[in-house]
Amino acid sequence: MPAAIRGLTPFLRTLSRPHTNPLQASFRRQNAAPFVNAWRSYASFDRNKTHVNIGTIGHVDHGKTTLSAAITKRQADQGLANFLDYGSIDKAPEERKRGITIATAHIEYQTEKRHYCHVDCPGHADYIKNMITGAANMDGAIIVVAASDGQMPQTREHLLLARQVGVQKIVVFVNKVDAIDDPEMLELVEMEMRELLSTYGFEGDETPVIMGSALCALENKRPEIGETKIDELLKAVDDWIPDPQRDLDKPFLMSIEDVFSIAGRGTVASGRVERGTLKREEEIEIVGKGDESIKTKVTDIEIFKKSADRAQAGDSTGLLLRSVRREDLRRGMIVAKPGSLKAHTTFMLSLYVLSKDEGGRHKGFHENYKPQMYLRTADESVTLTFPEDMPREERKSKMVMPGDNVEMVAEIFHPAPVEIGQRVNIREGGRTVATGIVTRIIK
Ligand SMILES: Nc1nc2c(ncn2[C@@H]2O[C@H](COP(=O)(O)OP(=O)(O)OP(=O)(O)O)[C@@H](O)[C@H]2O)c(=O)[nH]1
Ligand SMILES: [Mg+2]
Repeated sequence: MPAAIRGLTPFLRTLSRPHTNPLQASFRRQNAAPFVNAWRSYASFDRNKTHVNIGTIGHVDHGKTTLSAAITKRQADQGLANFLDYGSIDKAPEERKRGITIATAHIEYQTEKRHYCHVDCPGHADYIKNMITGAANMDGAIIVVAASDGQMPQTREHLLLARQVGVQKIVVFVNKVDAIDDPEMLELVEMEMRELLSTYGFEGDETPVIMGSALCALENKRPEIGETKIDELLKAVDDWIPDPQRDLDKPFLMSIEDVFSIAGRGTVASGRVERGTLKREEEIEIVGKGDESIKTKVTDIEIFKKSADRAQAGDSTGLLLRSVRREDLRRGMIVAKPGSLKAHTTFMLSLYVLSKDEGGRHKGFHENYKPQMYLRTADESVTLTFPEDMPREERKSKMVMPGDNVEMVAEIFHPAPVEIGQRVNIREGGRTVATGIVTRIIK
């Protein structure tokens, strides 16, 4: 546990900017424009294949972007993608100048079996935040490791972070095989990768490891290590990364990340659907932060830059809402099936309090501590106390220290939809002080 938490430090640090959750903020920047453009194109989103979110992670310069381009090339040959060359993935001027990925790029392609949204992540240590944003939505990942270097610091860090944000399955692509003459070297890289996967809780022995050259595939050279290996890789991705289990049958729920208006059409709320399914023209209820709820209809839905007839768990989507003013909506409100949400004020949390080295507090705190709590996309003032069964004397004197694991009762002023198993972040004065999980609802 401590090692895992230590590895999370860069991530947790990024959380400590006031009033922004980096995952959401950067998601927002990247995604607002496509929503607006979507309704201009009037294309419709086709859902006849299972949709899976994946992407490339791994150390800087190991070949993630080259591999991403090579995949689109190979799939384009079969009519399953539009070919994106290297320069249209790393397209920002600074990316081109420095020859590294900075922002994540979203790439769409298909196999015979599935439809993929692929996020090409940056490997450079300075852009870990963007990597986490990308990985947070992945159902599985391809970790790219250059045979010429073997595993490097961000190979390890990315694996750990992927684990922390909930990625369950990994496929390994050992790249730059064209530059290696010694087969023993390749065996060693594979063995070390399997060990590393096991260290971070992935199934190291069973994980598919494909060895090839993304550059050869991209440049139509040596097909036995080029395009053949891209086919093998995608086969492994199709087979090893399971169909994501989405909560499609539960009542619809989306926490609003951003709100904007589209001239002539109305107000759009965007976010990632947590569960359930929503059809166009369906009734919904918008519940938020103690305000009265708004009942309305969804008049249009946008996914992957196209208009869609439904949104479902796992989709990043924009919902066009009937007769709702932009000012009526705020980030943190929840769009849900009418009557499906129960709001609560008091619940038990199992907390990990960050140490000083992890960017947390330097000193401990007592009962009745009042920081901010981040729930889904909302933030609320919270009062933390010890569980009632703790003797009075002990409650008074007990101090929670940085680095502790502790059970505490959280009480918020405005009732909010809270559920067992939900993750929360606790922050104070612009820094993350604790992370936790809801273990019991009290009131
Ligand atoms: N020899 C060889 N070079 C490769 C191969 N794949 C990629 N490269 C080269 O490695 C360098 C880095 O490739 P990128 O695809 O930009 O690496 P990256 O992992 O996306 O890098 P960041 O996104 O900045 O972390 C480029 O010069 C590529 O041409 C390969 O299979 N063989
Ligand atoms: Mg790259």
